[in-house]
Amino acid sequence: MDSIRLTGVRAEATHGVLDFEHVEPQPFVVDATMFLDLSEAGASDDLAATVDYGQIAKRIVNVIEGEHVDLIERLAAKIADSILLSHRIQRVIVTVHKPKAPIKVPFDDVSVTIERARDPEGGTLASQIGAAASASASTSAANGSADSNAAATGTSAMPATHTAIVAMGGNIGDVEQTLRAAVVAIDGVPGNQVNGISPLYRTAAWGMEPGTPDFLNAVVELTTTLDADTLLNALQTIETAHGRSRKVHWGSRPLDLDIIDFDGETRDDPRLTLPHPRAWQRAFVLAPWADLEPAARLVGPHGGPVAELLARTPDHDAVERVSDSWILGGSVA
Ligand SMILES: Nc1ncnc2c1ncn2[C@@H]1O[C@H](COP(=O)(O)OP(=O)(O)OP(=O)(O)O)[C@@H](O)[C@H]1O
Ligand SMILES: Nc1nc2c(c(=O)[nH]1)N=C(CO)CN2
Repeated sequence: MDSIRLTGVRAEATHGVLDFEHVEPQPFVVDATMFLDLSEAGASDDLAATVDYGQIAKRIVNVIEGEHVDLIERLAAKIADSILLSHRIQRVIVTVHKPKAPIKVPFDDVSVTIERARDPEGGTLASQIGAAASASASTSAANGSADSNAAATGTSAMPATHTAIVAMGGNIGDVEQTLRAAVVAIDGVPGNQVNGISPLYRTAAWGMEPGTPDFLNAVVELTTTLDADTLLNALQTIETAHGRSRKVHWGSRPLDLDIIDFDGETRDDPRLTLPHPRAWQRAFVLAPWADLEPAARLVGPHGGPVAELLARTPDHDAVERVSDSWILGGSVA
C-alpha cells in the first residue's frame, strides 16, 4: 500500500519512570509511516485527497508535550491513536526514540516501534453518515444546486474544498467520550478531514435555566468537499446517533454540533445561518476557537477578531480550559 513517511519529529518532555525524568525535560524523536491510498491525490493534486503531514507532525508534538507517561511504549500507542484519527490512514508504524535515556553505559539511541491498524469495526457510523451525505447531495443535485450540477450532468470536475469551523458541546452523559467519538465521526464522513482540534473547556450553561449542568465545549477545524447544507445533515446524523433529541430548544443535550463558519460565507437562512448567529456572543465557542486559531476572524455584522470578541463577552471568565490533550483519552470529570 502507498505510504507517507515522516521522520525526526522532535519535542522535549518529561516522560519516564525515574523521579528526575518527571521534572527534567529530555528530547523525544518520532518517526511515523502512514499507510493510505494515495492514487486519488496523485491524480488530482488536491490536499483534500490525502492527509496534511504538517497537521500530523503538530499532532505528534501535541502528544509528546501532553500528559506525562512513564513508558515510550505508551507514548508510541498514544501517537498511533492520534494519527489514526485521520480516517484515510489505514495503518501506521510509529517509532519513538529516547536518545538521552538514562542508561549507564555508552549508547547511541533507544527506541520502540509499534504498528497499529484502523479498527475494521469502526466504519459503521461513518458509512451511515456517508449514505446520508450522498443522499442529501443527490437531493440538492435534483434541486439544481451549483456544486452538484457537475454530478448531475455527468462531468467529472473535482469538488471544491471548503474550510469549516464546527462547535461541539454537551452536558448529558460521558460528554468527553461523546465529543471524542464526534470528532472521529466528523473526520470519518467521506469528504471531511479534521485538521485541528481545540482544547476542551468546561463552561457554565449559557442562556439556560439556573441549575442546568455545566457543558463541555470544543471546536474543530476541517476541510470538506461537502457543501454547507450536506455538512449540516451529516452533523445532525452524528448528533442523532448520540441520542440528541430536538424536543426542547436550548435544553440539556448529549451532543450539539453547530457550523460556526463555512469559508467565511454569510447566509441568512433559518435552516442554516452563516456564520452561526449567536457565535459572536458565546465565550464557549470563541475561547476554544481562539486557542485553535489565534488569528481567526468571525465574519458578518457582529464579526471581528475572535480573540477581541471573546474579550468582550461578559462571561469569558465562566469558561475554564480543562484539557489540551483530551482527544487522546482520560477524563477531566
Ligand atoms: N450555523 C448553524 N449550525 C447548526 N444549525 C443551524 C445553523 N443555522 C441554523 N441552524 C438550524 O438551527 C436548528 C436548531 O439547531 P439546534 O437544535 O442545534 O439549536 P440549539 O443548539 O438548541 O441552539 P443554537 O443554535 O442557539 O446553538 C437546526 O435544525 C438547524 O437547521
Ligand atoms: N455553556 C454552554 N451553554 C450553552 C451551550 C453550550 O454548548 N455550552 N449551547 C447552547 C445551545 O446550543 C446554549 N447554551
